[in-house]
Amino acid sequence: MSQALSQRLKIALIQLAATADKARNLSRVKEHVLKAASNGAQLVVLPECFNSPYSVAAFPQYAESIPSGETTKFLSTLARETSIYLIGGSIPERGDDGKLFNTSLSFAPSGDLIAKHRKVHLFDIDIPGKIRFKESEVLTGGNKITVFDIPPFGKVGLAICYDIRFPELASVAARKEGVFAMIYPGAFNTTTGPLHWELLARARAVDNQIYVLLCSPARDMTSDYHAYGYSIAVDPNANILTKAGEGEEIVYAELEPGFIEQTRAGIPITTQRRYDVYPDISASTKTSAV
Ligand SMILES: NC(=O)CCC(=O)C(=O)O
Repeated sequence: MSQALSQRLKIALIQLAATADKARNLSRVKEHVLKAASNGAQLVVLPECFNSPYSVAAFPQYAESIPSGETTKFLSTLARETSIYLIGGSIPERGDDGKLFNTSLSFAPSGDLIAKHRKVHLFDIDIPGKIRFKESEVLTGGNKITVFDIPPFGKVGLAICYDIRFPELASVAARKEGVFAMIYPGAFNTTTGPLHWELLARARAVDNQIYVLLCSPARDMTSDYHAYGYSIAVDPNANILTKAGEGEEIVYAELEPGFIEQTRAGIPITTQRRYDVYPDISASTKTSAV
């Protein structure tokens, strides 16, 4: 199913320099979101783990309950005060059963919580001499594909960082739900970032002929985890609309009505699929917003 983006949408990606000081992080988020909204952004994206360090040791320390925790309330109020869609990066979540998750919350301009995504694919890698990271030492993976409506623009899909390496999530969201964009708060690093960050953004865009937004923390070489930076927005033809550098900044882009249809009319892969040769995974996969 395909769905036109019904109006031009101005987005902002906030490449925040997240620190170990949660109060400072939240106050910087507020400053940046107010600025982005005053510059006309209608949808603002924060990075993965914007209110804590990105580290296995930090997850239990910073974890909050949802929706009763401080950050949920903070994001809801900020979305309402600025009248924007706020895609709240991710935070460590302590679930009712005590399990920890890497969770992204999205809010409508009314302040209502409209989506909750728990990172499905945990970032467990070991590249000798470069980087070892095992989210699964403390986190549990989510179990759903997240899609939600942002009227009057249409539907978007949301996943977190390492989830981008698994193309099925984006394909199901695009084919089954007709999302016009996939949004990935993410914190790649200085080893895998140069290899795959931009490539994956452009790959998911060209696979599905949709917009793709990736929002990273700023790089901080004094912290244990060296986030890559280079937050990026890509159009359905895999052209780069905007790209940050390594430091703290806000970048903006406009998503255009009709560009998805135009792209698909020119290169009609959406109507040329051969489900007699391979299965349509989107047919049997469930999606939800919360
Ligand atoms: N935070 C993450 O999931 C990092 C993913 C990453 O760096 C990758 O290479 O994939």
